[in-house]
Amino acid sequence: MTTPTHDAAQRAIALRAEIAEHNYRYHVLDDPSIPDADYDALMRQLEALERAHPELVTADSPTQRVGAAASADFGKVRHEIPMLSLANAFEVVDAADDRERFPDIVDFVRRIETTLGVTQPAFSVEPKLDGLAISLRYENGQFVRGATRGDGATGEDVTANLRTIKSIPLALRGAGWPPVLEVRGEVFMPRAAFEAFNAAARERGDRTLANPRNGAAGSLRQLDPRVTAKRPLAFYAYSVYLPPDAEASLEPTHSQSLQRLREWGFPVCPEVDTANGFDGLIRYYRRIGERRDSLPYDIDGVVYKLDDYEGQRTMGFVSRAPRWAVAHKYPAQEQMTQLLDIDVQIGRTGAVTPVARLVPVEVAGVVVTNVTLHNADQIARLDVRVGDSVIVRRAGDVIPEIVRIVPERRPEGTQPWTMPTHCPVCGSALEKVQKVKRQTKAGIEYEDSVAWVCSGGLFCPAQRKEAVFHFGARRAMDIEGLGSEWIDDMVELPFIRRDGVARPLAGPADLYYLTLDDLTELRRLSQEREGHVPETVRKGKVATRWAENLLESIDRSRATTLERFLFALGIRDVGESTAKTLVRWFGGLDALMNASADDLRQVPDIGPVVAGHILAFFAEPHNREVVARLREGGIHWTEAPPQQAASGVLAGKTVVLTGSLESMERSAAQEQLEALGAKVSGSVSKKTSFVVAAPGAGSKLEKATELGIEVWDEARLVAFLADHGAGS
Ligand SMILES: NC(=O)c1ccc[n+]([C@@H]2O[C@H](COP(=O)([O-])OP(=O)(O)OC[C@H]3O[C@@H](n4cnc5c(N)ncnc54)[C@H](O)[C@@H]3O)[C@@H](O)[C@H]2O)c1
Ligand SMILES: [Zn+2]
Repeated sequence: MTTPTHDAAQRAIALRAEIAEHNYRYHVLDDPSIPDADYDALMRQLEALERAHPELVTADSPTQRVGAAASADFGKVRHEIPMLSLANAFEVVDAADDRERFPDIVDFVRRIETTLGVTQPAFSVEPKLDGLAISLRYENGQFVRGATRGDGATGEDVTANLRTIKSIPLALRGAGWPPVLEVRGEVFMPRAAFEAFNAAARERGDRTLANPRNGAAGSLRQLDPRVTAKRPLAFYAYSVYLPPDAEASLEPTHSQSLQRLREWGFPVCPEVDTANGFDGLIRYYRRIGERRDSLPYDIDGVVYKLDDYEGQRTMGFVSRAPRWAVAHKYPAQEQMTQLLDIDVQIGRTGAVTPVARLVPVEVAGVVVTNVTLHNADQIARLDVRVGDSVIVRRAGDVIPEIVRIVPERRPEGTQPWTMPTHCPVCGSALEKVQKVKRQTKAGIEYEDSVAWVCSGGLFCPAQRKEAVFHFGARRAMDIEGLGSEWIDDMVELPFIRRDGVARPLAGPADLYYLTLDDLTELRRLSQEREGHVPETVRKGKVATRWAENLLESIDRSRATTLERFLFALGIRDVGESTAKTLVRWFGGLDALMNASADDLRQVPDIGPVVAGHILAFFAEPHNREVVARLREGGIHWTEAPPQQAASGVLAGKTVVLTGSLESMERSAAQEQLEALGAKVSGSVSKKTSFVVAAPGAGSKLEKATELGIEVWDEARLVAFLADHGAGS
């Protein structure tokens, strides 16, 4: 049988072990697995337990200690004056007024008032920067040593790393400083620097920093100062001591001391202020809280410090924190929640974005239910899976994101996520976007980029607006009067009535089947949507004129060219000039639609990536249907016979290769030049257009120079071939 005390003892042991593990991960490894809010909740449970059972308090309880022991990787520094923590104040939700809402602050102020026999005491009020505390020692005005907090008594010697932070003065300015000075403050990573660092890391495919605090701690606690020097760290000072006598002070008040620090060249947070009594503190809390998102650094609260040093000495300390100061926390910027599913969203140009669906969670005052996962690579990097516990961060005006998963909480049987094969909106195949990786002897090498797209551009409802807009554009089908405002209404309002059903425009093909009645209805619906009562009078003539004009310009667009039509289809990477090349080569649309990969490879100027897009486009039955409907709707053009010979950028040119090419076989070079329309000849004459001279070139090069013929080196040839899509 167990007694309540026995249970409590067991619970305390379990909590201590759990908290110790989190302390180690947070303070030593700079790699916490749970958000601060959850850690704080564990600490509060332990505190409550120890309050109820004081006999359970042990000397090594996390409630009695600061941080974690210094890492053995660094030299140790004993703090002459201990570096303490701060008591935390939390908010009571559903409170009737501020005194009920912030009972910890009420107690804090009241204890000072009764102990000191004062009313409305003055406080120094400061943002609580989310970085890590350091202590800087100055002797005779020179920076001599800097240390982390460690367990409060002993920290880690990080002097060399601190020297790389530009805002830490190496020598003091002005005069009047005492021979020994110990300045404390926070090393932090400004938010913009953090975002830029992560963007670059993502680009390189490197691991990103989870948040600016971990970034600052991890960067400062590097064994190699050169690594620290590359990290964008900053520093603000927030207190000063005159060792060895912690009682001695520069000035009578803390705020005056901060002023002295400024004069000596220390950066002090510009938001630091003074305030009086409970109401003054809460005003400051709200003022900074409103600006929290727009501050250039992360803060997790504000700190109130009794300004008068004499009063501070009277108040004294509890085990791990002063009684004259308190940290008033804001809602946490990181929370843990569960990932329910990963959906993909299709953007208006077909770009695929995976989005995490979450169990709703409040992060820094906002309920978050969906967050973008950017791309498939990001998902792989985080190794985030459906069912995982994830940590969501929302700081500043940066959109919320998943910064890490909690591996310990992963349920059994989860699977790595894979990109769906088909668009969830239209069912067309999703394809991976390719980009040029590098050029080698064998030609251009492509690699998968992180991006995916829906191949149903013409048909996909998600891409409808963009598709219709592009289709009607001046350089495409040139449908005058088809502005984007009308397109918005067309794809959103059910104005097309057929067989008793009304529906919006499904895509460009529908344009060619519109009637006067449809457009009149569109106009009525869009006026209704904007809240105007449709006026019969105004509706009459003007509306009819508008509708007639639009129908006329649609009709005019029916007689077009195949080039325009191809461009209008919006096949990825098929711009006007590619459309021209394709038409010249294939002559007619059917030949192009039925072209194989091999056929497309023959076309000069069409690289394998574009060829792939063309194949994918016409392989999609939806797209073929749309093309057929467009033709049935009256779009027509005249076709010319294919001109496959002597086309290409080098058509009519005679090229001579000499010397031995280093980056490719001569036969490959010849093949590629011929594919671009060139005639490759063995001897130089006046008719030669240019000579490619590789290393070892001899008489042919001399002859070319003699005749004044253009000479290319190998690099130029390689670049040219690459530019013109020859190669693989
Ligand atoms: N997620 C985890 O696993 C985990 C584990 C351990 C600790 N933590 C977090 O660490 C914190 C607890 O650590 P703590 O003991 O350092 O307490 P604390 O961070 O809440 O408060 C003390 C610290 O505040 C900082 N500070 C910022 N601005 C200041 C200012 N103007 N004046 C004075 N100090 C200022 C200093 O670095 C100081 O050391 C909590 O936020 C806790 O959630 C999280
Ligand atoms: Zn789609």
